[in-house]
Amino acid sequence: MITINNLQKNFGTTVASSIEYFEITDGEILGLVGNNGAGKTTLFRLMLDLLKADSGFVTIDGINPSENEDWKQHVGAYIDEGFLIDFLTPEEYFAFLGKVSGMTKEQSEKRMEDFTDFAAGEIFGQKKLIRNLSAGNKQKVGIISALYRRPSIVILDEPFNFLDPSSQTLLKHLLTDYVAQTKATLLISSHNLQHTVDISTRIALLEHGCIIRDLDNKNQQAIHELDLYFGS
Ligand SMILES: Nc1ncnc2c1ncn2[C@@H]1O[C@H](COP(=O)(O)OP(=O)(O)OP(=O)(O)O)[C@@H](O)[C@H]1O
Repeated sequence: MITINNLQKNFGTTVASSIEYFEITDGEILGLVGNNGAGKTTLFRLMLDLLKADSGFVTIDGINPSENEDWKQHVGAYIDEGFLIDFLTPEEYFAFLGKVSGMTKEQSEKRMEDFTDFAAGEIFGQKKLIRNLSAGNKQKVGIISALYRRPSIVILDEPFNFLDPSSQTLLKHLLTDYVAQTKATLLISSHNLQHTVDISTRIALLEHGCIIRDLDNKNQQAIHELDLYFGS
């Protein structure tokens, strides 16, 4: 379970995060939506201990990520290109991830096969460094890297960005299949309301760093409230 407790992060006079209490239970697919600058990325960065809160804290399975490194064993995340080792090829990068998480070479190669469809023949076997991949293919490498070690918590910031329409559809299947198989908790942010509604069980709407709506989306019913809010 993830909890957010009196979390506050300001940049000068900008309130980037201000959340009194929020709980994300195991197995939920939480979609985070909100206009530009609403605080989605900031919240993920605070959760992953990439930013220091002004006050308050997050817990991941009871651990405050800023106090202990153990949570890194079961959390996979992709926020931006800074998560990649871009002077490696995708195969080298995934082999590295497999190695540091204790997989054998064979297990790691087998894991890569799980992502063949999503990679669409453009990531594996290309002999290209990650830095030379297109924006969409880099994004795919980042998403695969977040899922690679089969973590029980996955955090993806705007995963649909840069992906072509068929890859966006494949990604929705990849993520929902992953959660169905592993019972993982998945947190995604997105500006694509339809994709978010299609896969999320719950949707949090952010405005000026605050969660202003907490929407049950088990039957995709959140779309009506989101359409009203975003005026679409
Ligand atoms: N390092 C920083 N320095 C100053 N201001 C920042 C910094 N990081 C974020 N902010 C500000 O905090 C607010 C929240 O930004 P954040 O990137 O979390 O929003 P977002 O919801 O992810 O936006 P978008 O949808 O545009 O990606 C914005 O006003 C942003 O300008």
